[in-house]
This record gives sequence, C-alpha cells and structure tokens, in this order.
Amino acid sequence: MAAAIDGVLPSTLQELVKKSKVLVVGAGGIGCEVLKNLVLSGFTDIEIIDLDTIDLSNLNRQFLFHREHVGKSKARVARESALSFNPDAKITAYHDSVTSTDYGVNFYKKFDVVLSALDNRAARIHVNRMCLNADVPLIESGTAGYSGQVELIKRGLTQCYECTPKEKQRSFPGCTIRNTPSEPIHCIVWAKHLFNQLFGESLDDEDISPDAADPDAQDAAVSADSDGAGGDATPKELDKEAEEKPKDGKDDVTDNGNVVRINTRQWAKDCNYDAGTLFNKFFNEDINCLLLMGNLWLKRRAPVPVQWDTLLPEGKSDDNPEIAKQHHKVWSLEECASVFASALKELSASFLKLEGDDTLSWDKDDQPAMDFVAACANVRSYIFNIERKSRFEIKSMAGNIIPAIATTNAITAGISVLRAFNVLEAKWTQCITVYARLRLNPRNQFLVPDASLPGPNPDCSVCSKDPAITLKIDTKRMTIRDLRDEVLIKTLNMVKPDVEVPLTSTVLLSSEEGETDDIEGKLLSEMNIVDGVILKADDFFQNYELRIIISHFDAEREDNLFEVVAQAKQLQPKEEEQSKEKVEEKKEDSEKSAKKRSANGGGDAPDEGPSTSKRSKPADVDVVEDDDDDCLLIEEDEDEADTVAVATDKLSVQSPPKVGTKRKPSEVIEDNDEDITEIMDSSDEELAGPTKCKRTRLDESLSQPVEVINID
Ligand SMILES: Nc1ncnc2c1ncn2[C@@H]1O[C@H](COP(=O)(O)OP(=O)(O)OP(=O)(O)O)[C@@H](O)[C@H]1O
Ligand SMILES: [Zn+2]
Repeated sequence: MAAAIDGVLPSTLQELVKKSKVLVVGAGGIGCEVLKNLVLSGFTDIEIIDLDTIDLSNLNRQFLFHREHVGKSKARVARESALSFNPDAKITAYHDSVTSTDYGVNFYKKFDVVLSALDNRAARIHVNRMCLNADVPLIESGTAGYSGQVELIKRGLTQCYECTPKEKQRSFPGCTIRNTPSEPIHCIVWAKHLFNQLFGESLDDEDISPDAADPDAQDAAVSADSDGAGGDATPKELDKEAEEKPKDGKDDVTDNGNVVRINTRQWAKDCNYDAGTLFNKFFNEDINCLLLMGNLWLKRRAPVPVQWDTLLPEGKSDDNPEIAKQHHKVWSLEECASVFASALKELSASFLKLEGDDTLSWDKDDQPAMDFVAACANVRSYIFNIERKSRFEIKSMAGNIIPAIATTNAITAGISVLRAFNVLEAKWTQCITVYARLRLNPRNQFLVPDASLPGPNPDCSVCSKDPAITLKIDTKRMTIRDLRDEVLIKTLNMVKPDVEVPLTSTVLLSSEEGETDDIEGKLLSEMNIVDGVILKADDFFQNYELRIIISHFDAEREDNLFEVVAQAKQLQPKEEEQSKEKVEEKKEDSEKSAKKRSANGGGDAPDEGPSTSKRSKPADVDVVEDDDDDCLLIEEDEDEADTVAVATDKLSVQSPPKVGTKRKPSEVIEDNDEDITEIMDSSDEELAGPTKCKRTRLDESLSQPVEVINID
C-alpha cells in the first residue's frame, strides 16, 4: 500500500485514485503486474477479466500465481493474490472472454479508465471499439520480448487501435505446404494441418494430401507428354492414383468451388488409428504420389518416402513415451515414429470420447498434440531433406512463442499505471505513447516517448465519422454466410453483424436467429451484390456501423476470395507522419543501429519499441506476424544477438479470434470453486497439469476453435 500512504502521491491524485473505478482486461504477464501496481497505488475499486486458466508455464513471470494455482482461473487467483496486498480493496473478477455480449457499452461506462493487457488482436480490437463507444479512456499495452509499448486511446483525442491498417501476414502457398516444403516451418504447418484433419476442426485450406492441381505439377504432365520422359504422370493418372486410394478420402467440390475433405478422419477411424497404416499413408504412399509429379523434382531434390516396417519392425515397441520427454534432442527417425505412435494412441482415445461433432483443439501445451506435430514435422522434414528440429524448437515455431520477459512486462505495466494517473488528472498531453527498448537510443533513452499524441485518423474505418471500407471480393464464389463468418466476424471483428443494402432496403444478414437463414447459402452475386454495390453493416453490440463498398474480382485459384482494402490515406506508413524530431533522431542514428530493428510497427526506426497496433511494416526485413501475441516478429540478422529473433508459423491473413477456444460461462467470481479438475503433478511443465487442464478446458469449450491459416 506504499502509494496509498499520505505524501507519496500528491493529495489530489491520491483522492482521485481512491475514488476511481478501473477495469483491467487480461490477467497474464502484464495484467498481473498492472493489478498489483493498482492495488499498491491505492486503487480500491477494480474489476478484472480473463478467460484463461493458469498454466505451469505462466509461473515464471506472472507472480500473482503459484504452483498450487495451476489450472485455476487467472482472474480469480489474481484477485485473491492482489487482495492480500490490500484486503480492503474491492476487486471483482470475471472468468470470461471480454468479447462476450455480457459486457456491453454500459459495462464499460462504469469505469474511469480501462487498462488492457491482452495478447491478441481480436480482443484488442473489441476492447478498442467498446471503449470508444463508452467514451472511456483506454490504456493499451503490449510486450514482445524486450520491447514494450503503452499508448492511450481516447475518443476524439487520439488515434484508436484501428486508425492505422494492420499489414498482412506472411503466407505460404498451399502447394508449398502440400507438395514442395523447403523449410522446417512448412513441415510444421503441414503437421498441424494433419492434426486438424484427423482430430481438429478441418478447414478447406488445410489439406495435407498431394496437390495434383499444383501449376508446377501440371507443367510436369505437359512435359512428360511432349518429351515422353518416364516417371511423370498426367493429371488424369494422378486422379486415378487418388481414386485407387479409397483411404485417402474423397474431396467434395462445393458450389463455390471449395474443396471439402471429408474422409481422412473417417478413414483413420476405420483403420482403428493403426499407427503403421497411418504412417505409411502419410509418409510413404502420399510421397510416392508426389514423386509421380516428375517436374516438381527437376530442380528440387526429390523426397524419399519412408516405410513404417523399416523403422519399427514388428515386435519392436512402437510406444516409447520416454523419448517424447527429450525436448531438446533432435529425435531420430525411429524415435519420431515411436512418438508418432504413442501420441496417436492418446489423441485418438481423447477424440473418440468426444460427443457429436466435437473436435480436439491443437494447443502447444497439450503434450500429445505437441508430440504428434513434432514427430510428424520431423518425419516430413527427413523425407524432404530439411533440417530436423528438437521438440522444443518446434514448439516455439508452432506455438508462436515470443520469449516473454518478466522485466519488460513489469516496466510496461508500471508505465500503464502511471498513464492511468495522467488520465485521472486529465493531463492528456502527458499521455504520449512510450516504447520500452532493449538498448539506449542515441539520446540515452531506454524508455522512448513518442513526440506527440497522434490524433484520430479521419479515414479510420472505426472511429471516423462515416466509417467505410472497400471490399474486394469474388461475389461469384462467396456466399452471404462467408461474408458474415469470414469477412465481418473473422476479419472485421464484428460480433453480431446485421447487413443490408440501403438502396433496396434488402436485409442480407440479420443477427436475429433464423431471420436470414434461407438466403445465407446464396452467393453474393445471386443476391445482386455485385461490383459497386454499397452495403451497410451494423454491429448493434459494438455500436459499430460500417459502409462496405463492394469491388468484385474474379479470384484465381491461388487468390484469397476477398481482401479488405483500407482507404488510401490509411495506408500511409507511420514513419511518414513522424515528427521532424524523430526523423532527425533517426538521422543521428548510425548505420549500425539502423540495422537494429525493434519489433515496433514503426518499422526500421530503431528508436521505437514494439507495437501492439502494427503501424507499418519495415520494408526490408522479413516480418512475421503473430496474431496470438499480436506483435510483429522480426527475423533479425544473426549477428544481432541482443534483439529478439523469432520464427513462427502464423500465416493467417485474418486474425483468428482466440476468444472462442477458451470461453467460459460468464461468471462473477466471489467464491473459490475450481473449474479445472484433472491436474497431474510433475516437475516438467510439459508433461503435467497443463496438458490435462487444457484438454479438459477445450473439450468443454462452447464454441468451435477458430484458427484460420491462409496458405493459398
Ligand atoms: N478475449 C479475451 N478475454 C479475456 N482475456 C483474454 C482474452 N484474450 C486474451 N486474454 C488474456 O490476456 C492475457 C494475456 O497475457 P499474456 O500475454 O501474458 O498471455 P499468457 O497466455 O498468460 O502467456 P503465454 O501466451 O505466453 O502462455 C492472457 O491471460 C489471456 O487469457
Ligand atoms: Zn480509429
């Protein structure tokens, strides 16, 4: 209660602190620190919301949590721990997603300030919109390794979270994943897709079988026909090959040309998940099928199929879970086969226990799920002569882990609470964005403030007077349902959109259940939604109205079926708007430091820290975006040892709303009941509690996990 002691804070501020009501969103790395700081500063009326439970891996930096809390609600435990600093404080904890419709504008209006400590874009966008609506100042924070950022968002005064466009994420062509992988990450993505095909929510663009329609493969067929070279197959032959493999599963082509894979999962089930049969299918037969596409291998090294029996001949144990515990070892091919078998056994057993259409959800902390992906990725890497990785490395790539640094979280949370003081005192000009950096800049600053408060973007598709976007879309292949699910919900982060054509007063989508069911399967073009049509989308819950200008295009096979185009002015990178002061500062910076790119959306400007708002993309670096932690990940030059280099497989164009996967029923927490039951004890975080916890939690989740990985 240090700051609550008279004289520590100016008395007027102390009074304001005592009287104010604050909301903390997220009780993770930053959120725990924020809550602790708030209580120790004398705040006594606090609400905190987090949808997740405590994982063993959180304990090294989320100091309100201890070992005995693993599996319990983060919000609830954070509340209890913070109360020990000041038992008189009133802290309300919600174990729930902040995007739940239980937290409407009136919920936000209660607060003097909201402090957001989230880790994904979808939730940040939502909180941004709600705070704008409720006209409550929002202090938005984020960290990525050693970099941190705190910014104020206030309606009419500052930029909002969506004032600047988010750049697209790196994506890999589908045929690279399916036919011609050349990097470990390609094999890891393929292995995650395989997991989903067998046990998870399988998406159309997550096919793992050879892609006979690969343009390179088509060329192969042509050249084989013309020069008579052996070893190549025509597309017909490939089709026949596929037909002869009933176990491969059939692809159904839907009206809109999408391919829906329906049978791989059933086939695996029919085979009783026999490890040898599945292994040979994915790592032998499918590879032989790829080899038939001769031209693919003219300039590439051809893959080498592997055979189960040669790795694990009969009688040799195919179930050796000990190997899976060796996280830092690069497993041999035999060991991969063994891990594959034991993971398959566990996953299939869990899967078979599910009811109805329920599926498993891939989670890096779910031991068999992670083992499965690590083993499959490595077998595939072996086949394609790609460097194999340890389970530990694969986890980092597959789970998009940016090393979380406790100190950065603490510094960032400290700045957040200082900003809350500024907000309470209405000292707006002091609320400039601050970046925490790993190194001192030429001005010897470790915490680098922005030059000024950037005002709202008059063309922002959220906070401007008349928000509008142009939607490039293949109206002949996208249905009304796709418009709702893929565009409005997944990409534009609406919660319950209604859409109408103002000119004709046609209601295309209604958030009222059942009202537009009869037309949702129709193509946009069938409903006369063609080039030039303007739609009005409205999210009543977010109080968000958006004009959507339709711009039709005929999507090619490898194209996305739609693209949200921001207004021209919005696309201006932040550096171009920077103040003279910043530009001069950049000049001062030597060539050496110019190479050091922070994880900031400010791009290659080394004096800027990480961005949670992704202002712009550095032009000359390989930027990978992580939509979970919502930070730009920059693959640095190797000699830049002091900066964070992270590899990731987050390939999606659309941010997957993580929110759905871990949702819990809304609940104001006052008592102590446990929500996660099965926790095993182990000294190894990856072998114990989290696995069981996550599985339990995910199985119980109310909505489908959503992970949109765009690989085409
Ligand atoms: N929609 C949401 N509603 C409520 N809380 C959310 C929502 N989305 C994310 N969060 C929470 O925000 C917090 C972010 O904290 P942090 O970045 O430290 O993540 P973490 O999950 O604790 O750590 P890690 O991802 O490294 O395992 C998490 O506790 C997460 O559960
Ligand atoms: Zn805005």
